[in-house]
Amino acid sequence: MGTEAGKRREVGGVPGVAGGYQDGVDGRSTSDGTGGATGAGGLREDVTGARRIVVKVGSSSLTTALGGLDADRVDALVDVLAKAGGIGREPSLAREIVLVSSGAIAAGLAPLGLSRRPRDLARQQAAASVGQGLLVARYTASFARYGVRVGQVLLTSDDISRRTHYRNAFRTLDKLLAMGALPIVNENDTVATDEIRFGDNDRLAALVAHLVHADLLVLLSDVDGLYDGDPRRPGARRIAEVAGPADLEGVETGSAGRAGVGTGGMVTKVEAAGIAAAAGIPVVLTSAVHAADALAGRPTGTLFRRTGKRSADRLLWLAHASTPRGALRLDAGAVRAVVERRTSLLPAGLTGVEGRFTAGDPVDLLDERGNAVARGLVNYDAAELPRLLGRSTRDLAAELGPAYEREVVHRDDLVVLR
Ligand SMILES: Nc1ncnc2c1ncn2[C@@H]1O[C@H](COP(=O)(O)OP(=O)(O)O)[C@@H](O)[C@H]1O
Ligand SMILES: N[C@@H](CCC(=O)OP(=O)(O)O)C(=O)O
Repeated sequence: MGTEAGKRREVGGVPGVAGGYQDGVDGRSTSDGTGGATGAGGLREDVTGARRIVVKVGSSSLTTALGGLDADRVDALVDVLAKAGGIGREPSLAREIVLVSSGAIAAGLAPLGLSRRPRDLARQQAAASVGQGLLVARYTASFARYGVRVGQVLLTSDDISRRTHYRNAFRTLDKLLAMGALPIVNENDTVATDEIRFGDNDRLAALVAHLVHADLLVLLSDVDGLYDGDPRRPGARRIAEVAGPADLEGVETGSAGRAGVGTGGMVTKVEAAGIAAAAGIPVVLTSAVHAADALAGRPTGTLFRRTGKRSADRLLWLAHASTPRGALRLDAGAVRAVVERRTSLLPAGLTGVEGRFTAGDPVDLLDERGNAVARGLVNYDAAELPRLLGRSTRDLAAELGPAYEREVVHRDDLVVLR
């Protein structure tokens, strides 16, 4: 890619960046050296079989070094997505694509006279407000070349952990796809405050992939895969396949490449890939310039194989996207009941309450040592709980009325943290 980092990588002679994909791939790749279970023509079956795909693209792949939208790069990405989505193909061969696009803040910098990403939230929000409009306008025009409509979907992580919002987000995305439109998702940066901020679109993309029941997640960045260390370091080697967490031992993941544009660097991508893989969704991590190859199933970048099965939907968001508003302290019996037997949390097992929250907020459940063992949506306001501590629901109902028979956290709203 035409970035400074990319040029340095090529000049530095890191194998596998500019040329053939087999070179420089280290021993973690599969024995066939192609980085995944392959079918006809050496293509990855995890990719060729995928019908619904979430593609996430980072700011560094959409913007110029000076901080503004790079229209040519947006068009190039749209060309690839239109082709991969099967525009003009048999409907049975078409694939549904949800695009999670970063770039709002970066796209808003130059128009607001800013030369780099501001540190303060207020100016980031102002930049996002200007940039998101420009970004979606560009996507709208670019996809229109293929007769494809786009729909903007701005998500706030904390909201989506709640049941009704979660269902609503799923319904909207599903309906957009059913109507032939391509959803373009970003965090609602303009309204997100520090407390409820997601701040990292890699994780957002993993959770969106889970939300829409995607078969595949593709993370596009300015680097062509996961390396065993800083890819700008001579001798760094690309990892073709990650079969599970053990394959990540010893891998050094650093922060963002191009100063002032990307946010999480490789750390958030590896975390996101881990979340998706554990939720049963394989992930391909590669650069935007290799997007066409990646979506065609060619063995480019790094494939993270699925490591788990799909879990109950909304709880993944609760575990990975919500910000707890307080904490509940549990006695040992309640910890066992919640963690081992997966029961609801009742007032009898509560020993303390921390923070200010209202019914419906996410809270952490702490063991006797203060470690968070689970997270759940609480059914009471913080102010109501102190007088309920350690008491049986039967006593409470007799004294205060039948409303007090309810659980503090219902097991359907509770996720055990590993
Ligand atoms: N082990 C690693 N493998 C690959 N890239 C890495 C690694 N460690 C750090 N990086 C850096 O992560 C950067 C990508 O992250 P980031 O800039 O946040 O991208 P994006 O804007 O696409 O989300 C790369 O440019 C690279 O310099
Ligand atoms: N929501 C922010 C992007 C946050 C983010 O994760 O950025 P990146 O590391 O470039 O994927 C924006 O649109 O600017």
